[in-house]
Formats: sequence, structure tokens, C-alpha cells
Amino acid sequence: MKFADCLKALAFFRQERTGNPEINDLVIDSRLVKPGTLFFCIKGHHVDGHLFAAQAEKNGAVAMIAQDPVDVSIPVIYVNDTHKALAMISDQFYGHPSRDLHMIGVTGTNGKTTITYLIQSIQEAAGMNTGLIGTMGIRYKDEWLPVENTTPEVHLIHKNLAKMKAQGAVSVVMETSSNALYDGRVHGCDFNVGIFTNLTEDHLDLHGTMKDYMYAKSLLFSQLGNSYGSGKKVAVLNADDPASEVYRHMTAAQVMTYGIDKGADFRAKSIQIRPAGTDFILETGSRSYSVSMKLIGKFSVYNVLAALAACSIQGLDLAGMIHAVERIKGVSGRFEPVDAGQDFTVIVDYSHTPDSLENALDTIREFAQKRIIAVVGCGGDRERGKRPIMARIAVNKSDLAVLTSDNPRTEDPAAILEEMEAGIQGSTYKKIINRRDAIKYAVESAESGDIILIAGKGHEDYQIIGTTKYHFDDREEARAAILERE
Ligand SMILES: CC(=O)N[C@H]1[C@@H](OP(=O)(O)OP(=O)(O)OC[C@H]2O[C@@H](n3ccc(=O)[nH]c3=O)[C@H](O)[C@@H]2O)O[C@H](CO)[C@@H](O)[C@@H]1O[C@H](C)C(=O)N[C@@H](C)C(=O)N[C@H](CCC(=O)O)C(=O)O
Ligand SMILES: Nc1ncnc2c1ncn2[C@@H]1O[C@H](COP(=O)(O)OP(=O)(O)OP(=O)(O)O)[C@@H](O)[C@H]1O
Ligand SMILES: N[C@H](CCC[C@H](N)C(=O)O)C(=O)O
Ligand SMILES: [Mg+2]
Repeated sequence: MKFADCLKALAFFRQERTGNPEINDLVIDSRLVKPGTLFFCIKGHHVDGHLFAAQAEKNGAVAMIAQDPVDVSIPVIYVNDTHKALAMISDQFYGHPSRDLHMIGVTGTNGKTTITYLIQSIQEAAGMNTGLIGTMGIRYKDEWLPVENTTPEVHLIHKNLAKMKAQGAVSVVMETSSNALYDGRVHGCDFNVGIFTNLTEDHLDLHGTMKDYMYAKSLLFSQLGNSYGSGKKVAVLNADDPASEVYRHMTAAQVMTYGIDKGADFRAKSIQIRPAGTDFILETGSRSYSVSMKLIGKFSVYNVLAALAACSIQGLDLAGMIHAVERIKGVSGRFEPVDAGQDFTVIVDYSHTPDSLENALDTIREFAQKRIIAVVGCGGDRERGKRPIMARIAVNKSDLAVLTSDNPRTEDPAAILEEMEAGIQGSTYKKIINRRDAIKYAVESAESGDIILIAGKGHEDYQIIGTTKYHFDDREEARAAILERE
């Protein structure tokens, strides 16, 4: 696309140096610039991208978008907010793909990955071409691309939407993290459906207070119904979470609800949790259906209700959808059992927030016959407030808590553990900084019939210590420890 055509997306700008080069890519990282790219100087959380303008030019950028003065000799467009310009130009550059796709955004503290996976599975079972963007990558048909963020940067979103659309996708379901909503990574995405899962403590390092965290998530719902695309706009809200009432009043879209405790458009009753699944009765309108699924726990029922409600908007047959849900074995790293023939149970789960940890342990307690052993850590360079709370939950809700490291990142692992320990008074627990040793200890301590929960890293196949990513997979570690014990 010609530079001048890219600029049609912007209402106001000031141009320094004329020129209308052909633009073949949009880039925000100077290290990734190739000849022919349009470079955006973004003010980040850590550094100011304007500092890399010269490097971007040297690497072949043919034009640049900036908000502060830059010393280069290529055409520069000055705008008030380069990140917003990135959103608008990338939407234009890739041909407004979200307007032609049925876009479903999922926000909330816990359950986003699970719900996006459920929706893609339900829609694929119904013969629809559905793409997915989220924590575990970008998935469309047989292609699975890794991503750095749960919600990628805005130009990568539009790029991948355009690619999926060109390959025949009609629908895309996307996790929209609060960080991404706050940073404007989904600007210009024309959502048809917004799903809210729940709001509990996490990410207060970025948002400061729970109120601001709640408002960051509300951006998905205020964006719904005000956008360009055609088609119905629906907010799918969790009737049992008080934040839904706030979102209901913030959206111009139609509202649909799901829940367990309160009346809702999609409601579950008579929930029975088994060691290998969950049964419940689904009521919607005057119809009711019995569901017997392999996913475990009350929280899984919420996720299924949200997915069914959202897919019903596209007119899918409920009995067919339920059949698809019943066939789903589970989501990688979410309540995933590790079975190496041992006489105790090992479950790997991505519970890295207080609420998800509590849910996981409460769910296990429903069917535990013997002791629960919990291996729990907290990530470094992330919210610190949740550390003592998670440690307290681990100790109170298990019979043996093994506190260890998650991804320490650039923090001192021992200091993270001390912050966790501040939440525990007078209880006994084991502290083992090295996660491999902690998993080994839990496995060696297990007796017949016990259940070990290894929480926090789920599907992750790495551990970040300092700035280095080492291969590390809780499932492999648990299996190795079980085999070694035998
Ligand atoms: C703290 C945070 O949100 N960081 C995100 C942010 O990066 P940043 O603001 O730190 O960028 P920066 O390092 O300050 O750099 C500023 C600019 O200079 C550029 N630069 C930098 C160096 C250089 O040599 N050349 C150069 O051009 C950078 O490319 C960037 O454009 O913008 C980047 C591009 O979108 C993101 O990849 C990055 O996510 C990091 C990896 C991250 O860990 N984010 C987490 C907190 C996050 O967003 N998590 C949520 C999920 C949470 C959940 O699901 O619960 C997510 O959506 O992933
Ligand atoms: N609806 C729910 N309510 C509470 N906890 C849940 C719910 N769904 C899943 N969980 C718990 O949260 C963990 C993470 O689930 P999932 O990956 O689906 O959430 P997410 O919102 O995508 O998380 P992230 O913010 O890391 O992307 C699961 O392993 C499970 O323990
Ligand atoms: N999306 C979350 C994932 C946290 C996973 C946990 N293992 C950790 O590293 O804290 C985040 O980036 O905050
Ligand atoms: Mg996720």
C-alpha cells in the first residue's frame, strides 16, 4: 500500500518531508525493521521507541510515525498518539478485516483461554471456520503460531485477522486481556460479541485498584455497539459477578446473561462434580438439557455456559453444541491430569490468581478421599499483592503446601517466597525454591489416594529466571518424578 493511502486512516497529522513510498509492512520494533517498512515510535512501559528512530531508518524504514521530534531523513508523520495511529493505520493497511468477521472478544480474570477454546471447538464441530487468538497462540485450521502476549499488539491482530479471513474464516474468537484493553491493543477491532467471565484480584501492578481494573475490562463493552460493522452486538455477562451490572450500563449492545446462583438466560442447576467430569442441567428459556462433560468443577460450568450462550447468538443448535462440549477432553494445562501409572493423582493447573487457586483446591476437595498436596508459586515482575493471599489459600485449603518459584523473572526468587510467607501465620508448610525439587518433594511425599495440585504454570513449557527462558514443563517434571520414585 502507498504511504499516502495508509495516512487516509488518520484524521489529523503534521508531515515532515514529503514522499509517498510503497509500504510493505508495519513495525514497532526497530530490530525487526526491513527495507520498505513503516516504523512507529511507541512510548512503552519501559523505554521510549523514539530512541530507536535512527536504528529503524538504518535498517530500511521508508517512513515513520512519531509523537515527539525524531532526527531522521525519511518522511515523518507527527500525531498525538502513535499507538492509536498504529491501530488506525493497521486496520486500514489490512483492509478492515474485523468488519467482515464475526468477532467474539473474551475478557475477565480467569477462564478466557478455556472459553475461547470451547467456542472454537463448538464452532468447528458445527462446520464453521473459526480462528482463535489467545494465551496459547494464534490457531486457525491446522496452523498454530506462538505469541508473546495473550492479546498480541494491535497491528499483529489486524494482520492475522486478514490472513484468517483470506483463508476462509467467518468467525474469530479472541482473548482480550485487561492489559491489552488498557494499552489499546484492540483498538479498531469490530467485535460482535463481548464475553465477561469474572473479576477477581490480579494485575494490580498495572491497574492500581480493583476499580480501575474493572474499568479496563469495561472497554470491551463500551466499544461494543459503537463500532462500524453490521450484525447484532451482544454483551454476554456473568449474572453471578457484580461487575456485570456495571458493564450492562456501559454498553449499547444487547445483553445476554449466564450463571448458576442467580436467574440468567443460560443457567446451570443440579451440578455434580465427579473425579473425571461434571454433570449439570442447563436451562435456557423453557428448555432444559442434561450435560455430562469431562471438564471438572463449578468454574468449568461457568465457562461452558458462557461459550454456549455466545455460540447461540450465531444460531447454532443447542443439542449439537452440547454434544460437542461433551466430547472435549480438556484444555492443555487446565486441570490436566498426569498419569504415569501411579496410585495417587497429579493435576497440573494454570491457576496463577488467588481466585483460580481457591477454585482449583475447592474443586479437588469435592472428590478428594485422602490428602491434597499443593505446589504453588507466584510470578516475578507481576502483581505483588496476590503473593501472601495465594500462599494463605495454598496452606488453608491443602493438607500439605509446598511453596516454590513460578517464573521469578528479574526478581529474587527467595524474596518472592518471603512475600508469600507473610500471608501465613502459624501453619506448617514446606518451602523449596527450586520448582523441580518442589515437584519431586510433592511426588515423594504422596501416599496412595492423595491428590497433588501443581498450580500456576499449566501449559507453559518454560521457566523464566532473570531474562532467560529455560525449558520447563510441570507435566514432564511430574512424570519424571513419578517414574524416578518407582
Ligand atoms: C508491560 C507490558 O505490557 N509490556 C508490553 C508492551 O511492551 P513495553 O511497553 O514494555 O515496550 P518497551 O520495551 O517499553 O518498548 C517500547 C517500544 O520500543 C520499541 N523498541 C524497544 C527496544 C529496541 O531496541 N527497539 C525498539 O524499537 C519496542 O518494540 C516498543 O515498541 O508492549 C509490547 C508490544 O505490545 C508487549 O509485548 C509487552 O508485553 C510484555 C511482553 C508483557 O509481559 N506483558 C504482560 C504484562 C501482558 O500484557 N500480559 C497480558 C496477559 C495478562 C493475562 O492474561 O492475565 C497479555 O495480553 O499478554
Ligand atoms: N471461570 C473461571 N472462574 C474461576 N477460575 C477459573 C475459571 N476458568 C478457569 N479458571 C482457573 O483459572 C486457570 C486459568 O484458566 P484460563 O487459562 O482459561 O484463564 P485465562 O483468563 O485465560 O488466564 P490468563 O489471564 O493467564 O490468560 C485455570 O487453570 C483454572 O484453575
Ligand atoms: N498472563 C499472565 C500469566 C501468568 C502466569 C504465571 N505462570 C506467571 O508467570 O506469573 C501474566 O502474564 O501475568
Ligand atoms: Mg488466557
